[in-house]
Amino acid sequence: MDLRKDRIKVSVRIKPFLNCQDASTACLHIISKEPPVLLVAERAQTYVFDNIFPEDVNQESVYVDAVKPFVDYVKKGFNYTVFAYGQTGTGKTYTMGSASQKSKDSVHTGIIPRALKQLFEEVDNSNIEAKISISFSEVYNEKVFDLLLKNNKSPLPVIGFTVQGLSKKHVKSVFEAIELLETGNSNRHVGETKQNLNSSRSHGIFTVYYTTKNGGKEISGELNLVDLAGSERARKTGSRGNTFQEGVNINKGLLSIGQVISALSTKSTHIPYRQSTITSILQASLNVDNYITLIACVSAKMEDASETLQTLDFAHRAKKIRCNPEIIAKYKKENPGIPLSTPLKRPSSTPFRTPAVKQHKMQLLPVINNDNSHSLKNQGSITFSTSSSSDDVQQTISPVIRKYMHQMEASLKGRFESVIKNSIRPTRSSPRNKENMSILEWSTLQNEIARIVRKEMAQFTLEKSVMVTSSPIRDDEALKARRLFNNGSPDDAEQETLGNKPLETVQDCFKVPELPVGKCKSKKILVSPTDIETVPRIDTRRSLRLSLKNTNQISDQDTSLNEFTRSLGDGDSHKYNSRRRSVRISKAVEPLSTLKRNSVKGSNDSPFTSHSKKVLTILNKGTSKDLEKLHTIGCKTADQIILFRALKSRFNKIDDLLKLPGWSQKKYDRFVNLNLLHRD
Ligand SMILES: Nc1ncnc2c1ncn2[C@@H]1O[C@H](COP(=O)(O)OP(=O)(O)OP(=O)(O)O)[C@@H](O)[C@H]1O
Repeated sequence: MDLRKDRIKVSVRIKPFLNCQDASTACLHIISKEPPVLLVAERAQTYVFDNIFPEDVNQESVYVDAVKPFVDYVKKGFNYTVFAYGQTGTGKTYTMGSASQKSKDSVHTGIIPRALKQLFEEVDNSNIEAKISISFSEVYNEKVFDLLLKNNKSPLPVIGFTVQGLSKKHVKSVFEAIELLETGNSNRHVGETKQNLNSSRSHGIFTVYYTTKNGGKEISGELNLVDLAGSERARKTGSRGNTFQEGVNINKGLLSIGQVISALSTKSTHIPYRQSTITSILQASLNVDNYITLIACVSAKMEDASETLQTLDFAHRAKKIRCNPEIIAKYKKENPGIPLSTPLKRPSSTPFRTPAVKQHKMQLLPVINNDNSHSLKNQGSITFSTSSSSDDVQQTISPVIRKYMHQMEASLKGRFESVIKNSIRPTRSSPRNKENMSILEWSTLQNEIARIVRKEMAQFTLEKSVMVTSSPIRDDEALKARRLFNNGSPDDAEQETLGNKPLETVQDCFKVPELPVGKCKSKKILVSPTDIETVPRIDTRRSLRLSLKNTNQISDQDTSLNEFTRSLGDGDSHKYNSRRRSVRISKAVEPLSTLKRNSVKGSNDSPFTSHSKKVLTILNKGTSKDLEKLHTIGCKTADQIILFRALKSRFNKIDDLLKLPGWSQKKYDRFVNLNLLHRD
């Protein structure tokens, strides 16, 4: 069994727009179908899920792709849980099919009735003897109610993780089962809010108990279909009094589900099931020995962007959970009565996963087999450490990372070899001095190796943060997404820089090497591959750097970006760009006198105009590093600028900065003043 595939399945369903006006300002875009990648324009963030269902998807496709294959596990004696999560009014109840089934139009039939139909159909067709029972409960205001008992107003006690006295009704046909679903729905707490006229005010749990016999042995599985109440903001729902209190309890329950998901995804030893009623009673369902499908329902409306991001973050966390029901069942069978240790001990033939990346990083450090540099030279090769766990690690990491590691290993090997060759020079010294000489060379070598490894690691961290889980996105999909922002036509950036080059990753499709996917964690990881040669020497003394700075003047002819960045200190001497930020900035924004001296010969531009043009060039073509040299531009703003010009338009004048989301007049004024620009 392939362990790597055994994750909780996470699908996202986007609610259709009610009017076309909203559609033009959608904050969600599916930029690739295989693998399914969703772009949240608001935060320039991409997510990869098992399925992403667009607005126009029908109920049948959702069921077939997200749920149908797993219902069979219930018949094999496993537990399977489907739960719908999301903001209020995004279609959870509609998707689950826990709303009234009175509509005769089968197009709208949701997951619950379809799953019941599948179970009964297969039982009928194969003449298997199976007993199917149903329970339906709700968690309302932190209390559990039995929905199959009419007019039942008294809550059921929860002891440990079980609801006491919950009724289980035996059903013989799909019609009887759907009737119970109807009865339960009619008893469920619903209310009207500004966001949903028929808002579920409780979490609904519909459970199908399936028992059959196989060779005289009883097999029982459970199918849990959970329609969670929607997360809501009192300001948006306009809830008051009772409804407000319901909202508080709903959010509390959802928060604790989020904490359980986080704990499961990080393989924490403590899973906080007892924090709320819903997590207590879902303890048996939200567990790694169950098959789980999460359907995150989201709205693509711009005004709902923050709730949508919250739902997607939740779904993304859930995606990290690994559940291995078959392995756990095997373990329980082989070790009856022995409780499962946490984290789950896997059979020795199956490798551990968690520390894979770290271990591998360590392995990338070369082991130089020979102490004698002369023999190294003769040997001309380096052996890389391959610890006994290497194979395990190789098997458990994602293929994309593995491929990257191979490339990295090959490139490192080549680099080390050339560094070693260059550091070894024929020695004319006596045998006594020879030893000193090799020590001296070794320290240089160490510096070089440290420099290369550090850079490769930074690059690796960047690659890892950029959706390493996704395989290359198809060219046409990426272009489609890109053009979406340009009213259907290719933009300058696309034509200028991508040319005919195939688009390979999410980054490529926006031509931004440092496209921030996820939060920009620190500046040091934003290293573009081409910067590898520009790493500062570790042993360069400050005095040397400063003296080099003084020889570093702006050329009169500098107009292109490269020349300009060189004038700022980057391109001139690749080896010595580690001078302090203050020095760099003082070069970036030159004093007026220098500008006058250096203004382009024969040009009528005033020093201010030429300075503004240079800043404009940086805004339009500068890398993240270049942009950060300007006052008031930090790494996040730099990324925002890069993204803006890639997705929307270039900057024709400095004023265009005001078009950036979040740029107030005050912020713009500060930028203009501190960078000594004059207003356009
Ligand atoms: N994909 C869809 N196609 C057609 N109608 C939809 C779709 N999704 C939702 N709706 C409609 O939107 C309305 C709100 O949906 P629903 O009640 O399922 O939301 P919800 O997420 O369950 O909300 P709450 O959390 O408040 O209960 C319903 O009228 C439903 O029919």
